[in-house]
Amino acid sequence: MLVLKSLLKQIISGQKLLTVLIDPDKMEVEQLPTFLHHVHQSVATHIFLGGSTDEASKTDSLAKAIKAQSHLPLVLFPGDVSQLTSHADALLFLSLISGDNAEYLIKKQVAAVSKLRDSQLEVIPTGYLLIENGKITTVERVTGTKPMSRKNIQLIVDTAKAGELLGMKLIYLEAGSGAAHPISAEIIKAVKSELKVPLIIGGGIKSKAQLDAAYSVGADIVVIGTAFEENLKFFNEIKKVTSSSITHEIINP
Ligand SMILES: CC(C)=CCC/C(C)=C/CC/C(C)=C/CC/C(C)=C/COP(=O)(O)OP(=O)(O)O
Ligand SMILES: O=P(O)(O)OC[C@@H](O)CO
Ligand SMILES: [Mg+2]
Repeated sequence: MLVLKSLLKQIISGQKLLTVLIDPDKMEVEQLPTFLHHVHQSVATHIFLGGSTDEASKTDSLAKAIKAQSHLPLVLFPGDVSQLTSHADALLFLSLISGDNAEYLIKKQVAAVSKLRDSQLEVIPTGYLLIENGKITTVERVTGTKPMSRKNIQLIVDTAKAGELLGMKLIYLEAGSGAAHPISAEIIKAVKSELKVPLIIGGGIKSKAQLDAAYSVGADIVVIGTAFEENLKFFNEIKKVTSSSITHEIINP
């Protein structure tokens, strides 16, 4: 089934989705077997692959290797046209609607068309909003746009809603990778209350408590990258509960 259709089904049935972000600048093909082993033991439902930059042009080889080693849907989350590859299931066709840089609003999308024309990738139009989080992040630096003020919640809501009205199928509120403050509960709640399309939240989420808090106020999909990159043990904190793991917990409390 197509990625968007199946995630809509999962969300409607009450499931909360968790995406592991693999940044090509932070991952080697050789590290994938161990990393994916942990991913598969966790509650992660999707893998996103992408970065603000891909310095060594590794996206293509990483995508091929991930597809060979994982059953999870692989979705491209590209910072640039150069990160397009056919070795994925779907593509977040991002437009950075929080900023006023035409390059990231429409020009990169136009440049992508010739690469997408004969491709089988499922293209998912996605409104991408960068929200200030207490420090300058790579997305801000690379795009040369100012993040939206976390205090102007009405403007964030209106911008997200404008994205939906333009036909975007997903809205992604981004605090930026390694953000000091993840997107606040107040912002998530306010945006969710006006949206019909699924809401993705990412940036700076480093604990199970922050993950659950984001879900409890309306996030449909949460994206986590840095917490997994820095500590594989974080996967244990969000492990799948299976009957064998319950038995293990009883024997080894
Ligand atoms: C449609 C196509 C082909 C491209 C879209 C181009 C746009 C609009 C991109 C939005 C802006 C952008 C640069 C997004 C990248 C988001 C991303 C994958 C971030 C991952 O984290 P990093 O920003 O690489 O964090 P680090 O600082 O940890 O490297
Ligand atoms: O690396 P972290 O802080 O988890 O952020 C994930 C993602 O939203 C960045 O684009
Ligand atoms: Mg990066």
